[in-house]
Amino acid sequence: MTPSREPERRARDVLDPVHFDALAGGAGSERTLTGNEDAFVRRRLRPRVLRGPGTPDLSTHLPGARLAAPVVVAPTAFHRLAHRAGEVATGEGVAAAHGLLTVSMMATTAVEDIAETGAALWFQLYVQPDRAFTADVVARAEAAGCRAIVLTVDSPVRGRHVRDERHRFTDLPAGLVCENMRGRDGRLRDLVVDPDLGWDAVAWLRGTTSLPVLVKGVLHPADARLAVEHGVDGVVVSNHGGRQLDGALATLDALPAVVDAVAGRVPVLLDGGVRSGVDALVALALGADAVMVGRPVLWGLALSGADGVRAVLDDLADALAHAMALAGAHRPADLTPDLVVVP
Ligand SMILES: Cc1cc2nc3c(=O)[nH]c(=O)nc-3n(C[C@H](O)[C@H](O)[C@H](O)COP(=O)(O)O)c2cc1C
Ligand SMILES: CCCCC(=O)C(=O)O
Repeated sequence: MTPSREPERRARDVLDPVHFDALAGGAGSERTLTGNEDAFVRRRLRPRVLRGPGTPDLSTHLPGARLAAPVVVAPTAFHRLAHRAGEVATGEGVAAAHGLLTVSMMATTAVEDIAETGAALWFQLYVQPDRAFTADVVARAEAAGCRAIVLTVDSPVRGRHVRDERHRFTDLPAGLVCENMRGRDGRLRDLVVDPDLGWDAVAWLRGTTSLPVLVKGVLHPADARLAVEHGVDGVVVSNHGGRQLDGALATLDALPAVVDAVAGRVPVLLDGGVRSGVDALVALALGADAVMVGRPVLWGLALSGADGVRAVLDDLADALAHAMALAGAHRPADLTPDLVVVP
């Protein structure tokens, strides 16, 4: 087992096996899940020398957020499956690390309560066929202080999570609910993933909020171009951590064409398989403005709550700074594609 898998192994030891699989698993044969990590393993760095890199400066500007490092917590559902304090502990850890947390629409804690932690927040949205309800959710997120909406676009239908099927895991344990799916009337809604959703959803969202809008789940450069034409403020290259289309290409392999298509007009983020500072460096060198991390944060949360989340984020930023110095880079902008090779 590679060192990067050690936190996952330790989380497996402390979690209910059904809940661990719900968090760790992917869709179908899980080839996309493993492919994301493998794509990083295939790359090697060709560092520059005698550049006087000095102390690295990782500061990064993203929609609604100035960050000390180009690392964002990806939206993941159900944090109370990982730790009883759930998203509140995650928020506390992110706040301590001066990071940025993307709250999942399927969080097991209300966005208002997560905001109380003081963490900088984005809010992830699945546009629902009930647009009035969706607009209410967005208004709640905005009122709670979220600084951008991250519209997930890779889920016209649900991925087949084989581990959940094997365990017949369909419902959250008693007492856990997706609090952001509660309407003004107090009634909880079930999530609908909408197979009819089209690009007009972006225009609709723009009309309901003044917050920046990023789209998450783009792999094809033509979609990246369309996203920019529809006025989005950022593109997240993602295959949902291998939980949607099994067989989709690794995000790192999809990144360069998306970066070309976006041509610097808006920030490009990447998630999927980022497990180390070197992984983050590789993604930045291939054109990402920042990376998002999903499961590593869940493992930190499962093992040590807020402290675990903080440690994951601090360690990743430190390791990225260290790798940048060794590669001869002072700022993320110094990281260029020529530094990365597939031998
Ligand atoms: C347990 C779990 C729940 C997730 N829930 C959501 C979600 O609610 N919304 C969303 O857009 N993406 C969701 N994702 C996808 C993540 O945002 C992200 O794309 C993925 O986890 C990144 O890959 P990584 O886990 O390899 O870092 C989820 C991923 C996991 C593992
Ligand atoms: C039911 C889908 C919501 C959570 C999600 O996106 C995931 O588990 O990947």
